[in-house]
Amino acid sequence: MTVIVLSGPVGAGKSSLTAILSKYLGTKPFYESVDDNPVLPLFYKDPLKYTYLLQLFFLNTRFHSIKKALSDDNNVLDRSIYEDSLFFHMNADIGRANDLEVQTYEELLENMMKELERMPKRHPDLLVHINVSYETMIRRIQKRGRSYEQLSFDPTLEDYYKRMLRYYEKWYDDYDYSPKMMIDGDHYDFMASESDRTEVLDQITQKLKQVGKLPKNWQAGEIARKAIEIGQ
Ligand SMILES: Nc1ncnc2c1ncn2[C@@H]1O[C@H](COP(=O)(O)OP(=O)(O)OP(=O)(O)O)[C@@H](O)[C@H]1O
Repeated sequence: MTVIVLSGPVGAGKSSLTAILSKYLGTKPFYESVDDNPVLPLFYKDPLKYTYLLQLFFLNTRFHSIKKALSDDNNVLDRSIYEDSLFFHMNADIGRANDLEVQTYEELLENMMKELERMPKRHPDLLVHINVSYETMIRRIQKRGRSYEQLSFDPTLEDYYKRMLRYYEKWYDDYDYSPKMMIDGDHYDFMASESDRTEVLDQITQKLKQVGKLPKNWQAGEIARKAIEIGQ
């Protein structure tokens, strides 16, 4: 059983790469709840009021999917639980959560992580991080077009997104729950370009081989070729 998690800031392309990679490897994709998330639009409208609720919502849904993924078959998850704390602390640092909320969140997360220790598999086998610059991030956010994520909706989002990129740099450096690798999301457009897609999938396959986690029986056959041709 091989569990891969994707990581990266808003708009990095995690969901797209999850779709492509899971098709390529013939494994199951797990997506976080975004477009059907009832709290997300409320949060962007009034972050001060909804930060805590949103973070609890994400933590809860993530916990559900992780429990499934870690006891199931081969899987690819489009975001790791380890990033939830990044989002929470980033928002707390700009005054959107009080000390008691921070403490309660920390305790809840610790409790959940202890539960996960009991799973057949405790951590993912590989973290694939998509690194993007601010310019790429904004371009993709615009292209995707969720209204509440646009700078035109709230100009202070520029600072928020730039801060997020800084937090992610440290977060990735510190991450040590599993082997990890970084994809250059500025250089490779795995959504639009077939050759970029081939290159990125090749990099991931090499890394999986290196850590001895390429799913058993997988070979670069017809299914894998189709995933490259079609994309997500
Ligand atoms: N704890 C959290 N975990 C995930 N997303 C969060 C969290 N807190 C806030 N968000 C918000 O949820 C939304 C979804 O995140 P994101 O855009 O990274 O997901 P995605 O659509 O899967 O991304 P990608 O473009 O990389 O596929 C963003 O607007 C983000 O700001």
